Parts: sequence; structure tokens; C-alpha cells
Amino acid sequence: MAASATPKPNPADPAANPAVNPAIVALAGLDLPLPLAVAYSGGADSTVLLLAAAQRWPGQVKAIHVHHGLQAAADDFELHCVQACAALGVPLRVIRVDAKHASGESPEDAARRARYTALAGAALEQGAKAVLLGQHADDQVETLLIALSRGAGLPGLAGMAPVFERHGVPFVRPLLAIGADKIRAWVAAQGVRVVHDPTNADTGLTRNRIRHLVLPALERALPQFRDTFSRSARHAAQAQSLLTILAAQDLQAMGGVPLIEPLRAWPRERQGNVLRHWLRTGHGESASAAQLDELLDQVAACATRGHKLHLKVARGYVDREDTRLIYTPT
Ligand SMILES: Nc1ncnc2c1ncn2[C@@H]1O[C@H](COP(=O)(O)OP(=O)(O)OP(=O)(O)O)[C@@H](O)[C@H]1O
Repeated sequence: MAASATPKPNPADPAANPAVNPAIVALAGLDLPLPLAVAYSGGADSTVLLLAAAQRWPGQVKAIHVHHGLQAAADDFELHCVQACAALGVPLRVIRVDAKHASGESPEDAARRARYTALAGAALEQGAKAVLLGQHADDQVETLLIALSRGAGLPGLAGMAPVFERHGVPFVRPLLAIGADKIRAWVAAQGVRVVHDPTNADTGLTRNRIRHLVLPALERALPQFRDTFSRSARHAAQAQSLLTILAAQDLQAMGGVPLIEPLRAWPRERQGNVLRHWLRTGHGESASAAQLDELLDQVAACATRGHKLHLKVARGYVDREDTRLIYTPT
């Protein structure tokens, strides 16, 4: 068989049957606390998710739509969601957010941040125990490729987590193993009405370039890429979780603050691991690779008690204070 041959669909696999909503299969084995909310944009992915969730947990599903106010079509998206939820008999909460981006932040990141805050707030207000998101296998591959293109470390290469918590609310991504082609095929075959976000065609955005240029090439060259890339992401996530455990233990062993002497006794990788963890968990900051390198060089140079250390890291400074390091946000 040629390396680029597309695998034949397995007739025994319900996810390969275009008559079955692929999200039903993904939700079948899930045991989640009820009631639930679905983050519903009106697009194909969250639509199949909402339909499947409403079928799997009748009367226990609510929808939340975030109106970003960023594009003219946002009012049409809202109207579509209101009508679709009314037809389905699913209660809908629409939240309007002001997703203006701060300096140094991309508009997409700002919109995402505002969206998660709004989704968590609406879920808490509605008594929903978790929020379901519609990201699928293609979104995961795009996320991985974006991470690679930025030279990311393990946290980036771990991709999107299937479950995570934000603002005290659990978020779940049940569709991560389902390809976009299966979702699109089902939506088209069933004639389900969905909205199309015009910004998805904007190839000025890295994610869209990957979607439109790279994924079709991967499909031809490596037909199993969704499965294999996701497996690599899971390996990276497992390795990262071990590193986080080690960092937490190391920080605890130093009494919760980085101490120069014990730090210097460890290999450089272990020092970097615990310092990154300290900055992130203690101060909500991420050091760039160059800043961390410089910090490690300076720690290595702290051979005498009098050696000073003062370094800009993320949005603040790391200083030496006697035997330990302290972080001061600016
Ligand atoms: N405006 C929104 N309101 C509520 N949830 C949203 C909104 N935008 C995105 N989401 C949620 O976040 C997920 C990922 O968003 P993303 O922008 O990557 O996808 P999307 O193209 O909007 O997906 P979809 O095909 O569902 O529209 C969506 O599947 C949905 O669950």
C-alpha cells in the first residue's frame, strides 16, 4: 500500500458512520457532573457538541454564547444562537464582553482570555458544574504546530488539555479525538444550520495558514497525523506533569523560596525547572528562554555571599536577598 493511502473507514466504528453525530460517540463514555454548560459559538463544532450533549443529558444542558463585539457579524451569530437554542429547548445565556487587547497582547489572545472569564462567570451564575468546549483533533494539531513554530517547550508541546480548570470552573474538551472532516460531513449530511466565522479565512493569522495550507498537505503525506500528533502531545503532557511534581517538591524542600546554595547544587536543568515553577505558581509570570538562561548564569556566578543579582524577568525583577531569590513585580 502506498504511504499516502487514506485508511479505509471501519464500518464497526460508529464515529465513521456519517449518519451518527460524531460528538455523540465522544460523549457516550463521559461521566460528568450535571448540569453542564456548552460554550456555543454557533459554529459547526460547538453545534454538534450542543446537539449531542442535549441528547445525552436531556434537561441538564445549558448554552452560553459570548458576544465579542469585535466584528459586524457578531449580532448575527447571537441571533442564530438564540433561534437555534429556542428550537432545541436549551436555555441560552448570552454574555457581552469587551475584548480589547492590552499592549503586547494579540487580539486573538485577548478575545480568548475575555471568553474564558465570561464562560466561567456564566457557568457559576447558572450553577453549571462544568463547561464543554468544541475544540477537535484538527484544532489540537494546529495548536501543536503553532507551539513548534514558536520554539515552545514541553508545556506548549502538550497541546490543549482535555480537562482543565479556570476561575474555579472545570472545562472539558470532549471532541479532541475527532477530526474536523467528520464534523463537517455530519453537519452537511444533516443540513444542520451553523454560522461561518469570516475571520477563519484570514490567512494573515498563523492558525488559519496552518489550517488551509499545512493540514491538507499533512493529510496527503501522513494520513494518521491527527492520531500520532495527539499521542505525542499526550507524551509531552505526561512528561510535563512529572516535571511539575519535581519542581513543586524542590521548591517545598527549600521552604517555598529559591535558596542560592541548594539551587547551585542541582544540575542547571533542575534549577531552571524549579525557577520556572516558582515564577509561574508564586507570581503568575513566565520567563522567556533567554531570561531564564541569564538568570541561571547569574545563579551560577553567585559563588560568594556578596555577589549581587538583579535581573529583569517577565514583568518584574529577580533579586538576590542574602541567601535567597525574591521576585518584585514592576
Ligand atoms: N463566541 C463564543 N461563545 C461561546 N463559546 C465559544 C465562542 N467562540 C468559541 N467558543 C468555544 O470555544 C471553542 C473553540 O473556539 P474556536 O474559536 O477555536 O472555534 P470556533 O471556530 O468558534 O468553533 P465552532 O466551530 O464551534 O464555532 C468552540 O468550539 C466553542 O466551544
